[in-house]
Amino acid sequence: MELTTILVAIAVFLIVFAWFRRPNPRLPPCPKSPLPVVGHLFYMSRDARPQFKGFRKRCGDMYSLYLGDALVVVLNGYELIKEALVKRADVFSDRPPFFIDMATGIPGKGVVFSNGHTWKEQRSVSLSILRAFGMGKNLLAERIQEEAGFLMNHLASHKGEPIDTRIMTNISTSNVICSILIGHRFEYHDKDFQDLMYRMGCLVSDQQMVSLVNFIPWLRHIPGDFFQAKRITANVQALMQMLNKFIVEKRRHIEDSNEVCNLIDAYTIEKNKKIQSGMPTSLDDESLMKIMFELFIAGTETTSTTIYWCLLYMLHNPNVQEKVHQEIKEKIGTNRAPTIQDKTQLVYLNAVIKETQRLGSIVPLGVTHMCSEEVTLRGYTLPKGTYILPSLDSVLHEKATWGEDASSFRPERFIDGDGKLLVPEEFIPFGTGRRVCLGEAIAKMELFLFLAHMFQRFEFLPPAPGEVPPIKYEVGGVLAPKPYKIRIVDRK
Ligand code: HEM
Repeated sequence: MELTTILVAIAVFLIVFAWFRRPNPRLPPCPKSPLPVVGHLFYMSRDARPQFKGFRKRCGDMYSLYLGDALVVVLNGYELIKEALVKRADVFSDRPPFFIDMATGIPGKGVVFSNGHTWKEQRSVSLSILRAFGMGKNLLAERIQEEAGFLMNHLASHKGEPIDTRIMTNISTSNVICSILIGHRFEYHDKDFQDLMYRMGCLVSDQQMVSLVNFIPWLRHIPGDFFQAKRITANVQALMQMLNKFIVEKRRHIEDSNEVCNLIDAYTIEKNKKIQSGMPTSLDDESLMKIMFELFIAGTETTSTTIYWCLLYMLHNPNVQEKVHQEIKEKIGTNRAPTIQDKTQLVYLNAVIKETQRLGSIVPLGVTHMCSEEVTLRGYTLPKGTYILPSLDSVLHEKATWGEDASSFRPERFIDGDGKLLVPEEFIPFGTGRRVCLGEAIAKMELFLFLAHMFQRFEFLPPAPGEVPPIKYEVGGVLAPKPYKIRIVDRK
């Protein structure tokens, strides 16, 4: 081809591109002009957090980005997020396609990535099963309590040597989910369990790279594995196989027993009931496997990372740590372990947990939503299929809500003048609207019980006197502190 023909072709392409991507007053503004094919992709830094704050300053609460072909609208501030996810939940509650969902081989099943009727049915069945476990005898609290006991022994065994607690709390939160799903916990050195933990860890840390493939699917075909798409697929497949093995083993068990003691039993019973009644249903074994996979992924790292943040904040605020310990000593004493019934009494600990979740903001951009049809929001017209990023960060760190010291750790902001817990509606670390976190109740129970046990028994100190690890984070599936070490001293 002649050079002139190539130049003309490029010029025509650029003119057509500029025409289609000219500023559209019906859409929220873009912070910069998008490039052909890649859109704003090359403008995005690895840690988009500070960048997104800058975009908000420049464009206001609502702005558009093009990631490849995908139109992504970022929503900032509580009122706007509420307007979309709560008041217009009928249009803003779908999910777009996610690479990790494709990698399971059964996309669109389960809860996190499904839409429409399937999502409604799967979510409501899962939620009612989890609720039933948290009622009466309270299977959930019992299992968390038991796991907290194991964690305490494990932490004590290090005898005050500087250690990184992350893997230990990860094992504990993962074991809680295992107990709920399959009815038993694993020993720390169990080979299957270690494999499960390793693969899950890889999946979480690989999310940052693969997130671009969510918006620009063809990136996964680039030779090599720059975006970790192949590694993710291999880990997802291995995890799904393990979960399927558990289901097959448990199904044999459920045939000779009516006792419902795990999610597999409860889901299978519900599925059989629906099939026998002749009602059309989306409940099937693939969806069960998918839900188990999702609860593992969504339920382990999130809670464990919050504990990791809390300990780091305690190193920076030793007076807060002492106040929490004194409250526990006063209200419960040190002769018995804290229980879930103690929760309402420990106001200061509850405030510390909330402040950790607010400032830590471990899911800063929420989980992506998608418009199920064309919709008008604040005068802009968002086409069907627009990706929506609700910036939880923008709400949890908003000075107008939390005060000028919004970037400081101050649990007292969650306590009113009468010493009662005060939770403003802007406290939304679990999201808001129809897609609000399914595991919120479990996470709250875990955070309370694990931390109450920890602060009752131990004092947490920097690895060496005066060497407090800095508050720095790394970006992955969740926003976590950079690895740090801590000394855990038994108060006994
Ligand atoms: C501190 C811990 C946790 C935090 C901060 C957290 C946060 C979130 C957020 C922000 C969302 C997205 C909401 C949206 O799409 O608007 C979400 C969804 C979800 N979370 Fe959590 N989560 C936590 C723990 C858990 C646990 C323990 C489980 C399960 C046992 C869980 C299961 C889920 C599921 C299944 C969804 C998807 C709900 C749906 O699409 O309908 N999460 N979570």
